[in-house]
Amino acid sequence: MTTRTLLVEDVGKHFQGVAALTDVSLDVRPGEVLGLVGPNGAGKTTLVNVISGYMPPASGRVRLGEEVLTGLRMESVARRGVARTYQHLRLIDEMSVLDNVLVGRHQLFRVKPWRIGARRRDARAQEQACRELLARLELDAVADLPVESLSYGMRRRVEIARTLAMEPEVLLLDEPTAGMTRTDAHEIGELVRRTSREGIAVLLIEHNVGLVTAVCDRIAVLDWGKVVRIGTPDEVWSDPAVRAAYLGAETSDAAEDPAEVQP
Ligand SMILES: Nc1ncnc2c1ncn2[C@@H]1O[C@H](COP(=O)(O)OP(=O)(O)OP(=O)(O)O)[C@@H](O)[C@H]1O
Repeated sequence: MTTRTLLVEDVGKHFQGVAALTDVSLDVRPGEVLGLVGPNGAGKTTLVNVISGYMPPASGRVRLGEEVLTGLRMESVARRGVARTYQHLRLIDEMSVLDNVLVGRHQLFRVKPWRIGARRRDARAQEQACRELLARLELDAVADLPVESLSYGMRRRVEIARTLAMEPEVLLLDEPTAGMTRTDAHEIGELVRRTSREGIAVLLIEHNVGLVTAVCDRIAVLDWGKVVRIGTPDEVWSDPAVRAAYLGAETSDAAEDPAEVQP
């Protein structure tokens, strides 16, 4: 697999005159997990929205290696190798796990799901690829079950599987452990680590400081739409500016034991 670095360069974004992002620059390198943290309203989801083509930036640009992504629609960004999940699950509940993952796969190959019948040979190859992916994510036992029959934690896993079916170079995860039990969150942490070891660059928005510390190679801290600090977990958490940004809303998360998740 070719591996390119995702580059965010001086990105700005505002809503009705309110700055959500101001001159944000960072990179996500192949094989690394970059955590994106910050208090509520810091601009984390807005940044993922801009990177994924969900909304254009007001200034700056996003590149995958030399390829400029700014200005492309979401589907085009995804086909070029940058795939994302959402804070709120976007699965089709009544469809099977396998079919949900096939939908992700079809976005990659531009084959419309309703044309599968006309392309049986290709469909078989795609199904095989998706079953292999589900086995890698330990979801093979539930491949043929409807998504609605699964636990919340398992559905979150399926959402990640659906995104990985697009064979991304960069994976953007927007709070993949939101609302999860500790055990499920731990398993997602392991899955994120394994994914990065395959060479994929992962940007992880995560409120659980313990999980971020255990899973990420580097962490970028946003506050009021600006990057306060980027560095290793040790560098970041020992920075007084980061501590200041975190005083208040995040203190309960920050109090969790960083050793609780150790993939
Ligand atoms: N579509 C929108 N229209 C208007 N304002 C928006 C929009 N999206 C985000 N904002 C504002 O931009 C700022 C950044 O929001 P964003 O959702 O990116 O923060 P966040 O760090 O992801 O927060 P959280 O941790 O709560 O999800 C906030 O002030 C928010 O109210």
